[in-house]
Parts: sequence; C-alpha cells; structure tokens
Amino acid sequence: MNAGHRRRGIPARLRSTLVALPLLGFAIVGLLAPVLAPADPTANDLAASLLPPSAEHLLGTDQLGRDQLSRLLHGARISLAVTAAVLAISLTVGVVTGTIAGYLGGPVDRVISRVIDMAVSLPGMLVALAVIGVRGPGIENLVIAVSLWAWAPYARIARARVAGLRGSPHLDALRLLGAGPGRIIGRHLLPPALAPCLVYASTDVGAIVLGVATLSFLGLGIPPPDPEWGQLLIEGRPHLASAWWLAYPPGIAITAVVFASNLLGERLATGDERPSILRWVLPAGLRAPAPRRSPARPPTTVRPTATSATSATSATSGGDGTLLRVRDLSVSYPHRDGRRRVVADVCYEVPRGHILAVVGETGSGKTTSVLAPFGLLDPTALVIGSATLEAGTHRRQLVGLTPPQRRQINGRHVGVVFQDSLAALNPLRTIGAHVDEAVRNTGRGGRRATTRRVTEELLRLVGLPDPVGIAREFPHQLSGGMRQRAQLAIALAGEPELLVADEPTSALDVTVQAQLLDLLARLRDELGMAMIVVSHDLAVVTRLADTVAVMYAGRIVEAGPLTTMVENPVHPYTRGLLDAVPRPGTAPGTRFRTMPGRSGTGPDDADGCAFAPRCPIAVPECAQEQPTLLALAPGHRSACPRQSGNATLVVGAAPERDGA
Ligand SMILES: Nc1ncnc2c1ncn2[C@@H]1O[C@H](COP(=O)(O)OP(=O)(O)OP(=O)(O)O)[C@@H](O)[C@H]1O
Repeated sequence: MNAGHRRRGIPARLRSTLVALPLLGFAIVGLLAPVLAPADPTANDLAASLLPPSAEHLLGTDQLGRDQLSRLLHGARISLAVTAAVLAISLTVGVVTGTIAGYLGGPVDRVISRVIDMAVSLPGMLVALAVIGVRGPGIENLVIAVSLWAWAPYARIARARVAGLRGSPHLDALRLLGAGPGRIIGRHLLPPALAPCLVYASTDVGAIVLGVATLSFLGLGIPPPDPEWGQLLIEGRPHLASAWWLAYPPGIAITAVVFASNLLGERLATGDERPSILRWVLPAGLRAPAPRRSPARPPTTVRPTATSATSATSATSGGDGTLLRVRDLSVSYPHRDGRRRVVADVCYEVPRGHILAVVGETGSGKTTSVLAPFGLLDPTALVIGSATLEAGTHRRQLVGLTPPQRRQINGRHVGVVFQDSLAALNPLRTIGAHVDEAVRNTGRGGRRATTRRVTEELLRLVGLPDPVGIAREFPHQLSGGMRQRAQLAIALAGEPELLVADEPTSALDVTVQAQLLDLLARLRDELGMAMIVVSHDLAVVTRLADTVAVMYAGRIVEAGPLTTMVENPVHPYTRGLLDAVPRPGTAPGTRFRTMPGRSGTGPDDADGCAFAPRCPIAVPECAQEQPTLLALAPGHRSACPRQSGNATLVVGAAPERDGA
C-alpha cells in the first residue's frame, strides 16, 4: 500500500474490492439467475404488457408482459456464460501460443508473432460480423466470433513475458537439475505468463460484455426470445420515452460491468495491490514480485558440441582417484571473422575430495573453462576437447553429450552454484519449492512431506537457521549469503560427487564470504565432495583450495599445489596476483602493486605470450612464440620459460597429479 492510498483513508485493497463489486455482482447474479429470477423470462402475458415497476414486477414488464427483472438476471447469465467461454478460449489459446513462441524463439517465434500482429490489427467487430454473417447467430457462433479477435493480446503478452525469461539463469539452473522442456514450460514459464494475462482479462471482461451486447443490439448476437442485455436494449429502445424501465436497467448493468472491469484492470496493472488480487486466482506459489534480469553473463543452455581427442584421454582416466579430467579444452564463439577462441588448450583435473581453485582476472576464461564440460555455456559456444567424469561407477565423456544424456549427470553427479543467486533462483517460487524440486528431480523425493523433510535437512546442512521458516520464504526475502546457501542446498540435493562454484562469494561482504568459504570446506570434509571454485581473488581461495590453476587470456599459465602457488609462484602473472592481495600487518597508506596494461584478450590475439606486454621480465622473444606449459616439480606447471629453470615440457600440456 503506498502513501497516496493511505492519505485518502481507504486501504488500497478495500478500494480494489469496491471497484470489483459490480463484477462480483455480475458473476453472482449470472450464476444464481434461475434461483433469483421471480418468473420465467420467456413467459408471455399480453394482459400485463408494459407495466411499470411495482411490488409484483420490481422492474416492470416488457411489451409481451415478460417480467423485466427476470430477463435482466437471465441476461446476466447469458453474458457471463459467453464471457467465460470467450475468456477460457482466448486465455488458453493465447497463453499457450505465446509461451511456445517465446520459449522456442527463432523461426517459430517469427511466424507466430506475425500471426499475432495480424490478429491484433484486424478490427475485432468486423471479424465478428463476418463470422456471424457466414455461420449465423447463436451462442456458439458468438463465442467463436469474439474469441477470434480476443486471443491475440493474450498471446502477445505471454510471448513477451516468456521471451524475457528464456535466457534467465534460473532456467539454466533448472536445466542443470534435470528439468525437461515440459516441466520448465508448465511449471516455470506458464505461471508467470498467466499472471499478466489475468490482469488483462479483468479489463477484457468489460470489452467482451460490450461486444456481445453490441452484436445482439445489431441483431447478430443471441436471437430472441433469450434475454441478452444487448437484446433487452434493442427491445426497449422504441419505448425510451414511455417505458424507461425497459432500456435503462440493461444499459446501467452494461455500463457498470464495463466501468468496473476497466477500473479494476487499471488498478491491477499499475497498483501495488496486484498480489492481493492475484491471491484470489493464483495458487500461493505464483505470488511474488516480477523476476529481475541479471546483468551478469548468463550461463545458458546445453548444446551438442564437437569433440576431439576423446579416446586418448578416456583410456587414461579413472582408477587413480581422478574424478574429472579435462584435456585440450578449447571454446570458441561466433565472431565477425568466423569463430574466435576464448579458451584454448586448457587441461586440468580434479581428484576425488579435492578442491581446485581457478583464478584470474575478469575475462580470462575461468567460468568458460569450468562450465564448458557440463554444457552450461551459451548455445553458440563450440566446445572442443575432452572431459571425462567418473560418474558413479561409469566413466563418461562429457563433451558432446545430448541434453537428455546431460540431465543424467548434471544435478546428480555434478552440482553447480552460480555467482548471482538472485538471478539463479525463480523469484516466483519459495526456497522450499526450489529445493523440493531438486530433491524430486534427483529421485530422492517421495510423498510431499517426505520430500519436504529432505529439503529441510539440506537447508540445515548448509547452515541456514530455521529451515522450516526459510523454506517458506521467497528468494528476495533472504540476504545474499542466505541465498547462496539455498543455492548450495539445491546443488547438494543430488548428493553430487563434484560441486562447481562459480564466484560463489563475489557479491558478499567479507564476513559472509568467510562463513561461506568455511561452509564449503566443511562440506568437502563431511561429504568427501570434490569442488571447482572459480574466483578472481587469489586470497579467497587460499582458505580452502588444494590446488590452484591461474588463467590468463584464455590459457592456464600456472598451476600447482596451493602452498607452492602461494609461497613459490614462478609465473610473473601469479606473482602479480599475489602482490595485489592485501596482507595483514601492511602499514596503513602502503600502495598495493598493480599490474599495468589491460586484461581480457583472447588466447589467439597475440603471437607470443599474451602477458608479455604487461610482464616486468619480458624479453623480445616472449612476444614471438607461444609459451608452453612446463613441469617444474610434481604437479607444478608454468608457462613462463624465463622462470622455468630446469623445467621439462609437459606432453600434451596435461597436468601431473601432485606427488605423482
Ligand atoms: N556468449 C558469449 N559470446 C561471446 N563471447 C563470450 C561469451 N561468453 C563469454 N565470452 C567471452 O569469453 C571470455 C571468457 O569469459 P569468462 O566468463 O569465462 O571469463 P571469466 O574469467 O570467468 O570472467 P569473469 O570473472 O568476469 O566472469 C571473455 O572474453 C568473454 O567476453
């Protein structure tokens, strides 16, 4: 309720209820007309022709002696029936058509959008006249005629709503949990598409009632003797001067319904009491503020990808405690000159129970490198290389999987926590509904109460106080840290062997950040789960990582055990990252060392070392030849030949296990 409403003294909800009263009356009278009407609306009594209102006939009689009140009440019934049928058809056709167009996009969307545009631009009354002219009057034809022009605005609204949601991260999160298109459309797209359509429908009631009355008035609607309001108007028109009770009541009834419907629609569309009205018509789970689009780059859908070098790696994968082994991974996106690689020849592996941190500046390819194996990049991404996962008892090659194959892995063997928790969660659903769905998708659910018990256990596991209460909250009602914990609970629903956390703490303050990192470390210890944690902050990952891979311009430039990387880094870029980390005990006013130059170039943008232009120890040769990752010690590799001493070339740029 806003201040303006308060000032006028009537609460907004009450004002909306008052505005809706004529519509409510219309619906009640329409439904109960046979009970409320004192007489048969079609029974003639010529002896009682054109009687004025009296105790016997409260609204008088018409020229055939029929009770006018009974005809008015039955007229409401017919208007209500036609309006309800038209709305049901228009809403169903419009919302389904618009949702399909918005979800599929591409040529289907273009064709459906043109059809919608045409339907909207046609003059509705002319279409109705043409249809009734061909098919003749009658309730059925009237419904068809009005529906033909009434469905298009619903389709347009639903299409716009769904198209806006199509690329949102919470849909990606759902796909990750194994939800198929049917479930995504039915449970996550149709409800938000329906909500604005219902608001529009409240305005449409008036337009339909008026349209039906107009057609009847023109002799093309409900044929006599059935008492439709437009029909009553035309019958009363010749007697306007002598028998006012014939035309005025139906005229007032039509005006009241049209006004009420327009006012209510306007209030719902602009007012802040929208949720209170939708509470009458929408189930509880659908009431929440409109979803907010994330400014963050959304990791989107899976698509089959090209692959190479698969057999060579699967032959060596597994059996040695390695959960995920990535080899020669390259990712490219369409570019004006063809395709541009953003990640090149990336190799890493994650042993069971270990935490690998991938660090680097923005645009260095961290997120791309860790999400590519799981098909979580933009559909235009082309992924080449190999990624083998020891999922359960099977070894699976991840690159090139189809979406159904991926659903067997993502959400079950692999859980993902996204950076922007608000965007990754559906704003229309409670936290409990999110986790319930994840629990059910991974096959751990049962009856409603059983599923909810698992949900509450998961919320407790991630350290959320009062799991029962939190389960009932919507995402926007939680703090950023709590939402990240909720995302973690969703990711843990499938009891994954690997958790991928993409900048899980970047939007949080340092205290909450530390708590979340401690939680991740505790979960690793308690559940024995391996993790890949992406961060641009080397200091953050030192709290929990076992190994660190440093990326620059789409390539790994140094990788090794945490202690080596922190205490004895050899690549100038890693040193630069460490120098930029604030250290306890640093004297106030001390300036941190920063790296000159710009980040974010691609792996193929330079002939030689991409870091050379910013490197304090670069020599002219550095800019001429692409450096290769060299093994310096077991598990420690660097791509700076100037610092590598007695290094040896790592065959295929593959990493070695620490201690191997
Ligand atoms: N859909 C896309 N189309 C084209 N280029 C993309 C797309 N997504 C990412 N990129 C490019 O890929 C490169 C690597 O992006 P990525 O998100 O992996 O970097 P990052 O190191 O994770 O950065 P950040 O920390 O900012 O998330 C960037 O140059 C980015 O512009």
